[in-house]
Order: sequence, then C-alpha cells, then structure tokens
Amino acid sequence: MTDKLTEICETKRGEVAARKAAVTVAELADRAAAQSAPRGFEAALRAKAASGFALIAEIKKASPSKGLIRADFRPAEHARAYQAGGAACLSILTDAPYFHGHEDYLVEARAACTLPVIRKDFMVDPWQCLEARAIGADAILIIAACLSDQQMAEIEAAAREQGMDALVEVHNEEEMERAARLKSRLIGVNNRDLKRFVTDLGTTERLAALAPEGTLLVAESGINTHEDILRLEKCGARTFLVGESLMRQDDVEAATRALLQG
Ligand SMILES: O=C(O)c1ccccc1NCC(=O)[C@H](O)[C@H](O)COP(=O)(O)O
Repeated sequence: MTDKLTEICETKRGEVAARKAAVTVAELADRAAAQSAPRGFEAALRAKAASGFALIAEIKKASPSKGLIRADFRPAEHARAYQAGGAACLSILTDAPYFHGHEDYLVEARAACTLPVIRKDFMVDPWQCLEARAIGADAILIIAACLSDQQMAEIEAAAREQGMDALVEVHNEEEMERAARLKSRLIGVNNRDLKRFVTDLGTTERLAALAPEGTLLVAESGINTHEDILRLEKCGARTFLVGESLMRQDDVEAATRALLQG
C-alpha cells in the first residue's frame, strides 16, 4: 500500500505539471522580479537563536493527520499575532489538497508583517523555487524523504538562484547524512514520522548530535509547551517550528509568548 507521503508527492507532481503548462518561465520571472527582495530567513533565525529561542510559527489550517485545525482561519491576523508574540519567522502551508492551504495565504501573511516566510509545501521540481519567489517566499522546504540526492541538490541550487534559503528536513540518520552533503546548514529534524503520523520529540534528541558543523538545527512538529522547548534545548536545539499547538489557541499572540517565555 502507498504511504501518505508518497501519495502527497505523487499528487504534487501532477499539480506542478499542470501549473507549469499554464504559465511561462518568463511570466513567473517577471512576477519574481516585481517582489520585494527576500527577507533573510536563516539570518533572522540565527540572530534570535544567538540570544534566546527562535520560533518559526506556522500558519496551518488543516493537516492530513488532524483534519481541520482552525475554522476561523485569517492568515494576516495570525501573522501579526505571531510577530507580536515574538516569532522570528513564519511558515505558511500552501498545499491545497492535504492542508487546505493556498498561495494567497502566503501573500496575505507576508504583507501583514515584516517577518521572513517559508513556503511550506512539497517541492518536487526546481521550477517551484521560481514559483515560490514569484509569490514572495523568502525560503523553501526540501524534504529528504521525498527526494533523491540529485533532486535535493537541484532544488537547493534553484532556491539559491532566487536568493532564498532552503530548510532541509530530515527524520532519520540516513537522511541527516544526505542533508550534510548539501550546502545549506539550516537543517530541520521533523519529529513527525510523515509516513505513520506519529510524533516523538526523541527524534530531535537522537539526531541533533549528527548535524554537520555550523548547522542551525530546527526542531519541528509535536511541540506543545515551553517545557517541550526546554527539553529540546538540552540536546542543543534553540530553533523550533510549531504549528498546530499555536493555531488551536484563541489568543495566538499570548500563546506564542507563553511558548517562548514560559
Ligand atoms: O502535519 C501533518 O499531519 C503532516 C502530514 C504529512 C506531511 C507533513 C505534515 N506536516 C508538516 C509539518 O512538518 C508540520 O506542519 C510542522 O512541522 C508543524 O508541526 P505541528 O507543530 O505538529 O503542527
């Protein structure tokens, strides 16, 4: 039986092929050129992590594992609340079929704040980097479990060409080794097994020491409380990607502050 991640990536390949056929590279390049310069995503995280905790706060309406997370979904409002609560960067899910995301959510959220934003989607083609920059993204995600070494390197190169940072996401030792062969030293350990949807903070604890020198390690998924952050700090993580636990709160700004400060 096909696992969910494989299914998502196959769906994405079909979607991307259709979108590529509908727009020329020249048109997309014009749109990318009209965007404001990329806001330094990795630089913002490193600056915050140097003296405290750096948070990538995720704007997430729904997920394959949990279904609908937030009914009153207002990306611009959430972006402002995250910034006021102390987030360093935003993550915006743009995948529609599985996360109820949309490119417009990234555009709206980025316009509502001054934080750098990562387009959180499933990259299967370097062309998506130009597409991401054309809507204003400052960074993209490379999920090692979805891609060969060559595909990862090509997507990373395309992101760099657009002036964007790449967050390379791993979930096990073998993927960490593969990530180490790339140029990016922004590596996320996803605590969620994307094939079985089980989260375990022990994943970051297990893999943290295997990150190559100079890495800014991002602990991703399943982080609910300030205590979780303090637990992950013990293995060297000072940067965190958090979605669901914040998106479920009525007062997102206060919840963000409490997550970071206790
Ligand atoms: O969130 C899911 O159910 C999911 C399923 C399949 C692939 C990816 C998935 N999530 C993407 C993410 O990595 C998370 O949205 C992100 O790390 C935040 O996680 P959380 O704080 O647990 O919402």
